[in-house]
Amino acid sequence: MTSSILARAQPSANVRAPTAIVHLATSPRGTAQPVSAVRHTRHLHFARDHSTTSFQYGPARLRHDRVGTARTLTRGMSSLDSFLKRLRADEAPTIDLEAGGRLRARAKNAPSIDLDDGATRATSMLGAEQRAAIDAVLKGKHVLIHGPGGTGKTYLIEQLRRELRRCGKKVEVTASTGIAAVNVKGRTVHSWSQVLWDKPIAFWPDASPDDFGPSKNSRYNLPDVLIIDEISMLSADFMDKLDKRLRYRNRNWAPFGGVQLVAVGDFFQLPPVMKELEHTPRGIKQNLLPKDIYAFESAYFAAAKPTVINLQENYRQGDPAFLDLLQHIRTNGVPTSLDHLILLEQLKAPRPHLEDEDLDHRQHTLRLFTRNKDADDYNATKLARLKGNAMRYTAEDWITDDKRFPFAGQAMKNEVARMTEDNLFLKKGCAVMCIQNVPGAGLVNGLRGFVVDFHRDGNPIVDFGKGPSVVRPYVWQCVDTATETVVAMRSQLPPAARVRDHDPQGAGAHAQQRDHRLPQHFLGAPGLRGTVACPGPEQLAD
Ligand SMILES: Nc1ncnc2c1ncn2[C@@H]1O[C@H](COP(=O)(O)OP(=O)(O)OP(=O)(O)O)[C@@H](O)[C@H]1O
Repeated sequence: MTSSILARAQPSANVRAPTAIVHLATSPRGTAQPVSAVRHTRHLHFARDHSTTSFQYGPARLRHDRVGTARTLTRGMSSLDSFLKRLRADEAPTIDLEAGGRLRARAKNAPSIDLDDGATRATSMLGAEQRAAIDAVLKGKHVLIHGPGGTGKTYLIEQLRRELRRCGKKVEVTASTGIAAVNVKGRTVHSWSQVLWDKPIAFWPDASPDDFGPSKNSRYNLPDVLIIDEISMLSADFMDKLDKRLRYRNRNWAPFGGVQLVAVGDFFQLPPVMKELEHTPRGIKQNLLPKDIYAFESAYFAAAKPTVINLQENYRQGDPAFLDLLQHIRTNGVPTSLDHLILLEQLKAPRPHLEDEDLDHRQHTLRLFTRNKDADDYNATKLARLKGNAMRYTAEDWITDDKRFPFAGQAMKNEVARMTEDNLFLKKGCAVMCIQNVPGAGLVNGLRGFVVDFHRDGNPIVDFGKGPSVVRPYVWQCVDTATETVVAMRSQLPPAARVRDHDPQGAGAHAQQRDHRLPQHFLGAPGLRGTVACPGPEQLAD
């Protein structure tokens, strides 16, 4: 993938592409060099050991490249400091090593590295519905928090985590997909519970203890409260398995083993990913869909009798007419009011295609692909057509070597590395999308802009519609929520040339979408890929 981008972006550059997550030479403090100016060599050799889901690194050799930059692998406690020092000086975090090696990394001016980032607003700022949700959870009830996009569900999770901890409760924050898990600073519910998609669990109570026995996963300590975000993407079958697993682990036959469940999401958004049809050996199509699909159809979910809190106040969208129209469409309604019809007429205005290169690219539609490769190829072609050198921004990773967290490498791979680029290539004029809220920097998930220039420190200057500003690397973290330990970190720029995974849900596909093709054997919309590296016409090469 990377080599094809390089070949297209810089056909004449003598560059060897990196493989996987390898630390390549970048200029000091995580900035970048023009691709053509750097002769890359692999500094480190490592192999991924899939059986143990950890990374095994070979000898880290310190090498110097033509621009005199030295890089070594940052792995383990001793090298964490050097990882963090490489971040910008004004964002240099302070590290507290507590007894037992517990680690808290906090930045002076980089809220992104603070475990409590974005949640410093007082809970008094909560809306009435949000407050009601928190009250219900604090009363110890199973709760389903349901509401359309923008009603503050993710925000509420952060507040809930803080309130529950303040009350001395052990909280586990999970989500149904990797990207959603990163958004709520948790982990996937599959990886936490070890209830995997296709692993059948024998029916309790006939199951053997081995089916539910102590997990090899050291993180599997039962919490008082289990929060699951994006609940709509979990199937009824999964919820039943989770319920059985928790009952057995806790030796408690109450729903979910007595663990308080807080399910958060919107059943009008993405449904569970399921195989719909299968061809039998005789070529006959058989319907594989079970009778019960959604989490709320699970027998055990129903048995838990969750209190349903419906959030309606929208914090993301202020236009009442537009909100009303969205609400109609969301519930399959037919828009009939004059306001709706006027709005719909406006939406019918022809949208320029990306190929219409005489148009300003800011007017272009966002293009979504179902496969990463298609997005990569499209990006590479478009990037190659822009004049000038590409700048390469290589992610810097740190993974703990603390033996208590053998899953750290896997968590990094599944959660953070999937949504960020190992190597992000940018040129002047290329369009980008911000894939992360960056508190304090005015950047929000889904914001689209274009690169207007590069700062002298190498970082891109991006216009997100409010004038040019320098975009600095952001630090994503994988956090062991049970012990509040940062187990892995990645530093990379928050704008991405490619939006990965399913996530128009939350990653703000605000623009109109086209070429939105779905594989037929899936329900719903899994695996959408977007590409945003399209050229501005003024930047096109001859
Ligand atoms: N009580 C509040 N006061 C001020 N801003 C809020 C409040 N609640 C949420 N917000 C802001 O509203 C925006 C949308 O919130 P959030 O992303 O949590 O919504 P969501 O329901 O999770 O959306 P989606 O379903 O699309 O993921 C965010 O910018 C968030 O900071």
